[in-house]
Amino acid sequence: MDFEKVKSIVSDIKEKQPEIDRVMFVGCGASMADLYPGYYFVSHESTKLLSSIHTANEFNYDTPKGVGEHTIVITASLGGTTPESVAATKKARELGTHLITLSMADDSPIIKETEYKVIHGFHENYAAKTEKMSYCLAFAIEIVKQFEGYQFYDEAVAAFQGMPDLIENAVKSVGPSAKEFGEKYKDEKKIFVLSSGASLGVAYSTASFLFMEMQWIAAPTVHSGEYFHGPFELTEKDAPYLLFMNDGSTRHLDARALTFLQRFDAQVTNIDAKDYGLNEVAGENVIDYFNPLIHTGVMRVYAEELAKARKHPLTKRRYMWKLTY
Ligand SMILES: N[C@@H]1[C@@H](O)[C@H](O)[C@@H](COP(=O)(O)O)O[C@@H]1O
Repeated sequence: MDFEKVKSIVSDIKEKQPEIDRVMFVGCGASMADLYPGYYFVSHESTKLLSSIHTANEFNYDTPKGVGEHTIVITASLGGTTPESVAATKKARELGTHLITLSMADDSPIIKETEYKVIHGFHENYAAKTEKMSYCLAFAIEIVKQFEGYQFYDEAVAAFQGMPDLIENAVKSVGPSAKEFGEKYKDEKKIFVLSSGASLGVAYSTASFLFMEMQWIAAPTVHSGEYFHGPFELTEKDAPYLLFMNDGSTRHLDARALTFLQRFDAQVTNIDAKDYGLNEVAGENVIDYFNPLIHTGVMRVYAEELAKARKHPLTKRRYMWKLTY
């Protein structure tokens, strides 16, 4: 990730408009989920900036009031062609916002509509699959730092530096447990996916894209804190769950859900950020925001093993790429 580019884009915006009052995150599907940690950062660390996240067509058809010259909008699209996200980018530009777009595809329709383009990696390795998310988080941190100050900025920058190696080392070690996951869950018709804090987006994206879209397995997303307020009634022996356990402020929420699941002998797989040494690269003041990166990297290997065990490639679709909708 090119942190200098992040800094210079945010400085450029600040020079043009020192009075920013909101930051909006807009995308579809996995790209929207990748924006979640950035949104979560601003909403938790800023005392001045309003922060919101939207699926692109909500932004298009029910545009929040007050979006304009005092707004920074970050849009994202991996392939750069998702029509709703392209339209949202165009709309954000027309509304006079300061517009940053993250995409893997230079020269794509979404990149043509934007003001500040950021091209990220994806296919190179597992760490690269978290680059879009990293950029978004880096922009969120830089925006808060430049517009109001962020006490733990250096700690956050140091954490970014350590993440790619941490992810690559983690994926090297997860093979056996990912295989076991694939074998155990291969005949399941549904899997409940839990997390909290900045990793809620990872739970959502695992459930909606890796499981529902790519494996055709029904997968409700449950916030660990919300689990006790309804969803826990479905907990029973051998019911399949996947938990992304955070290291940081919301660990208590995840641990409480895990204890209850174990009490009733549910089948739980726990992808725990602590098992991969997240705290060795991310200090205690910033660790909350880096959980999604390690969870995403590790989950990819789990998804690949599930796909192998089910003989259902992650690229298999019924409608996408086949029908007009
Ligand atoms: N079915 C796909 C999703 O898998 C993808 O997450 C979404 C966003 O794609 P992109 O990030 O390229 O905009 O588009 C489609 O709806």
